[in-house]
Amino acid sequence: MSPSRVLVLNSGSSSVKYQLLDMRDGSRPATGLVERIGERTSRLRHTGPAADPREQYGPIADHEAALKAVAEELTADGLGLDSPELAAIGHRVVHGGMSFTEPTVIDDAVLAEIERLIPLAPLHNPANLTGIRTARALRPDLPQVAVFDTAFHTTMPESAARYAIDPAIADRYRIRRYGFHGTSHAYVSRAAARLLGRTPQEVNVIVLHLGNGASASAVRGGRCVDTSMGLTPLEGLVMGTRSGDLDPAVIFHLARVGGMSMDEIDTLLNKRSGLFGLCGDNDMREIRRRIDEGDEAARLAFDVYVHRLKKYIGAYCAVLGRVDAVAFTAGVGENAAPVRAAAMAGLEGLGLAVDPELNAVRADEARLISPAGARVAVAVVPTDEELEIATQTYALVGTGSAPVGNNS
Ligand SMILES: Nc1ncnc2c1ncn2[C@@H]1O[C@H](COP(=O)(O)OP(=O)(O)O)[C@@H](O)[C@H]1O
Ligand SMILES: CC(=O)OP(=O)(O)O
Ligand SMILES: [Mg+2]
Repeated sequence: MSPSRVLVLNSGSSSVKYQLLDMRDGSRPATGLVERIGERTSRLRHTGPAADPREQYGPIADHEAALKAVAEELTADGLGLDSPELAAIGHRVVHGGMSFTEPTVIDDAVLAEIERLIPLAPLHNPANLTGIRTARALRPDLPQVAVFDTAFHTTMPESAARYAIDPAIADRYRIRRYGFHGTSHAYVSRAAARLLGRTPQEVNVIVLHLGNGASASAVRGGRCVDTSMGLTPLEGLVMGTRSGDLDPAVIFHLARVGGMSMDEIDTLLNKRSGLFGLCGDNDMREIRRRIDEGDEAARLAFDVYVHRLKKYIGAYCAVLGRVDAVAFTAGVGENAAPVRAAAMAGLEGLGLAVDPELNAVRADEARLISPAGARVAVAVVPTDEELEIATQTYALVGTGSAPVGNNS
């Protein structure tokens, strides 16, 4: 039988998530996560065929070391990269610019283009490249596929993708709104349509991907028409550590009056802002716990987060004209019922409401949380970026006919 397994690598700025998926039977023989790469307190958690996960603590210096540790864990379970059952490796690549609108088999030219895009995603693309290079060195003969966060958003009309600046300057520096988390927005918008018993072409969906990074998208008939992230993943919603939207003059002010360097401002807005900047915590669980204890800073952080979210929901109702579903997804969207309730509060005029009992249900499946008979369906739809990446990767190489990139 031809090989049927795909290893998916999702390298973030300080983490690597991985899953081994069998595309023939839908099983996931191994899944895992390396966190806090580059710190002394790194952690690797691997779940293989054995019931209990294995954990490893101690410093993992960089992404290369993390991927080698992942390869060793897989090998220990007899699922190593040398396995003949492996059909391909699928990589999440965050920034594909306008060059990549589809999943792409990686060769040297593709690698060079991902590298050229580093200035547009300095936290993410270098980690993605390390993942690709390390995997190629371990299995040079295996097809590797890049699945881009930006790809789903390349259908945005110019009116949504353009910033209102001189087009000559914008084009020279490739400045436009690209959008991210596209794999998740695509998967969740389709799953929301399925939940309604309709095809993606028949429905208009607002997807709210609320993880550590967070973004909203407006999807009309299966195609993205607007999204909240822009040139980089900094624009839009309030996130775990990113500010999201602010007046660009804040940056001039911090530089001119505050005497801060560009690098300092970059770090402030990307790593020390958002929920963390407002209250010192970026985890919604901790923020809810503090609110329950009467903590004012945590309350303010929550309120700012929800206010921004509401503004985007209202904006995307206007962009779409008719909305069939609003889908909450990712860590916060799937788990934080208070965020969903607060984001929908007072939006009855837009046909949006949440049933408190349905909202309180905890489940792993896609489910409706709007009251029976509501004009717009409100849903919780678990995302599965790894499955989507594996599916796209396998579709491209699973027949064995796709060219393997030249390896140098
Ligand atoms: N049970 C929960 N209740 C509230 N928030 C949660 C819960 N579980 C996870 N989260 C939130 O989800 C975030 C992580 O989301 P996730 O989608 O895994 O992010 P990423 O992929 O960006 O790392 C956490 O930082 C936390 O804020
Ligand atoms: C693009 C982006 O924000 O990704 P993440 O949520 O994984 O940080
Ligand atoms: Mg994520």
